[in-house]
Amino acid sequence: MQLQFYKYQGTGNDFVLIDNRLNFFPKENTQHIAHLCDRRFGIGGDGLILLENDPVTDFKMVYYNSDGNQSSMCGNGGRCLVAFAKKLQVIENKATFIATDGLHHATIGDDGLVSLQMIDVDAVKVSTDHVFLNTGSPHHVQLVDDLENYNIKENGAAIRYGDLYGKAGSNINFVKQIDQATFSMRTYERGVEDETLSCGTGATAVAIAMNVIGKTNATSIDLNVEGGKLVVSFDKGEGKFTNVFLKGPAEFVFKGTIII
Ligand SMILES: N[C@H](CCC[C@H](N)C(=O)O)C(=O)O
Repeated sequence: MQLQFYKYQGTGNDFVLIDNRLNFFPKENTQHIAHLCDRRFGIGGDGLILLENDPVTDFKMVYYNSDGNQSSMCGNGGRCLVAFAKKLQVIENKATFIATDGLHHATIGDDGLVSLQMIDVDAVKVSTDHVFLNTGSPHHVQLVDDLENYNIKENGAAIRYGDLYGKAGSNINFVKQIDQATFSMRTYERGVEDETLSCGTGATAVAIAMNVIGKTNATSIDLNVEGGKLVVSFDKGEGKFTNVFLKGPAEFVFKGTIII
């Protein structure tokens, strides 16, 4: 069967996107999804995302990591899916969609940047050398001195597979402060099992974590990721973060067909 796919990337976090409103995609075939994400034998991507019909919202998001397993929320993927929905004329410049962590609202600005509302965050666990929180996906956040030369894959995998996070694991983010409201970060992503050029739920986690531990009082924070720049903003209440938004580019790269 011929499968039409669209390739999108959001600050270098790249995805295979498929219009599955007719529900033909073989979702149970983990190996097949991993094959489509393979950068040599397949299309290539950090993940694969299905756009599906939903009775109440504009569409439903189904997310798979490049290991072929369905996973938790993907912030950059969600932003790319909104841009894809516009290309398919499912929406204009506003979207409400359902994902594994609930309802999301998003807007596409005049500058083409996609702003995605993330879930509220009210459980932030601060330890001596790291912070842990869930922004739709689990994230370990840790400050490091020499971020540029830090071995992300080795050090990220050690924590992800270590005692801290058990079988479920976590995404691992390493951070350096640049100025009062700017941080640079690099992420080891669970389910990709490597460094990705950007992680949307990770950027959201870093911004909130840096505010919680007092590195910044800002509620709009710039995150320099390997693949570009993301902006995270939020309202800070009594130990709760609401109106959390992740904003950045989400760009169409190419489309094609592949035999599945
Ligand atoms: N690898 C993550 C999901 C994708 C997160 C990332 N691509 C993002 O933009 O949020 C996990 O399994 O928890």
